[in-house]
Amino acid sequence: MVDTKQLVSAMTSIVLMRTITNEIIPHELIAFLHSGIAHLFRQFSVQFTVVIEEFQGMARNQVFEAAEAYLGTKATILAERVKVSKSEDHKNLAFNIDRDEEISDKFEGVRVKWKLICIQVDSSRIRHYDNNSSPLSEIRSYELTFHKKHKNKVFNSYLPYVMEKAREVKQGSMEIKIHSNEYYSWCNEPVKFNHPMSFKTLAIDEELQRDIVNDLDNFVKAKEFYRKTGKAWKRGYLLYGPPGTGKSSLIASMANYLNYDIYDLDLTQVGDNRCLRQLVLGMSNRSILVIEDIDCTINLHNREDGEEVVDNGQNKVTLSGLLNAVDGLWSCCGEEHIIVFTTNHKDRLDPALLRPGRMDKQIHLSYCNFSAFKQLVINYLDITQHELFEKIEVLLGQVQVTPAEIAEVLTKVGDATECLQDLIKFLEDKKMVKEEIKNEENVKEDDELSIENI
Ligand SMILES: Nc1ncnc2c1ncn2[C@@H]1O[C@H](COP(=O)(O)OP(=O)(O)OP(=O)(O)O)[C@@H](O)[C@H]1O
Ligand SMILES: [Mg+2]
Repeated sequence: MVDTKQLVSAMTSIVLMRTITNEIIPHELIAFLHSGIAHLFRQFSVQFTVVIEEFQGMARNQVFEAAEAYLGTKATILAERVKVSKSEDHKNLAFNIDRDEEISDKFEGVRVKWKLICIQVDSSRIRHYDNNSSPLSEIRSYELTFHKKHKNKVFNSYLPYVMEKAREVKQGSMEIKIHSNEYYSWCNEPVKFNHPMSFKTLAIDEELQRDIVNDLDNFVKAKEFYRKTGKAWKRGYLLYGPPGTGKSSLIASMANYLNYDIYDLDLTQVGDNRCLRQLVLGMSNRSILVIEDIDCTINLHNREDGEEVVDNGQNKVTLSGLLNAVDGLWSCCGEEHIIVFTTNHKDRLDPALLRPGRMDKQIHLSYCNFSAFKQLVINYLDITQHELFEKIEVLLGQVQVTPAEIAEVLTKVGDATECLQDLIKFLEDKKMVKEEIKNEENVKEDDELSIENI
């Protein structure tokens, strides 16, 4: 057995040898020998490693950011140690692997390993800053290691897949913001969009809803299609219908479904066409530009003669300026833009605005039918069946009532039966008024006929 004295003396000799070697052999030679040995090992190794550094010059490396977001989704399941954080702009907690932690991933039969490397540095010597503008004290990078024979697959399929997944993660995790405009720019402080309306609570005809959701799904997935066909990746919707039928509610549902920011454009506040162009250019990707009540906010007729018609004495936005915003050349600068116009009077709009290709989809939101009514009852009364439904279904076929009107009746205090009885009374009153108006009209018509016949 080796006693402690012998061990201490052996260790002292090793340390002494290293010190002497370091002093006698120049640093450069040691570094050369190290890299030579490492090179020799690499020759025999079947592994290949990709280094993904956090910064590329001064800019953050997008592949690093994507890896971070992607690995965040795997970290809680695969890593033994995770870091957790949350910023104000994010809805949920964000997880990430910790330094030197390794996690494995599998893609189409290929096994890969990720490792986060952090190197401490003197923060006065590097010029990278974190989100709070504090100098960073470490340089981070990911190492992605896999078998050499999978190089092509990793570069051509796996890394693009990681980028795409990260995009989806980021898109779903950000808080939605609503932006409003001043003269020519969006207000600096967008407001957190807290509208609770979603396609689960929106009361519109079931089939119409399915159609809209499909349309949105196809739009989001169609990047390649738009690229191939040479079209800008944007889609225009015109929502029209009487007040209180859910046009604004549908916009909120769309934003919540896609997790897109809303840019709520008040045309009466826009200085002129140039300002409008600047506003459209100032929108971020994956966002919805909303122009509500397009027929009232500004008079947009007379495109040919003299272009613009002044609405409030100051407004200089013309119809052609607006059309350019919708599909002119510079409207293509962003990606994944949805443009929504709303109106209560589609017939008052200039046909140029409705030309095919301009508004890709026109959605008519109409009075409440039985399918929409059932959704409202789930929202407000938490029931799916009731003996009074039959009577209400018949009445809904006879009178025009908006979801907003029904929502108001169902919000009153009382149990489900009382609310539905109130609603029946409300619908019957409406029906009576309608019949009275019709009778009056008939009498008037008869009077006019009899005058004509005299
Ligand atoms: N389809 C709907 N589903 C659920 N709730 C609705 C629906 N339509 C209206 N409501 C209720 O009525 C309120 C007003 O509706 P909303 O603002 O969406 O109507 P609108 O069509 O935009 O009206 P306007 O033409 O006056 O702008 C909503 O806040 C919501 O409570
Ligand atoms: Mg509205």
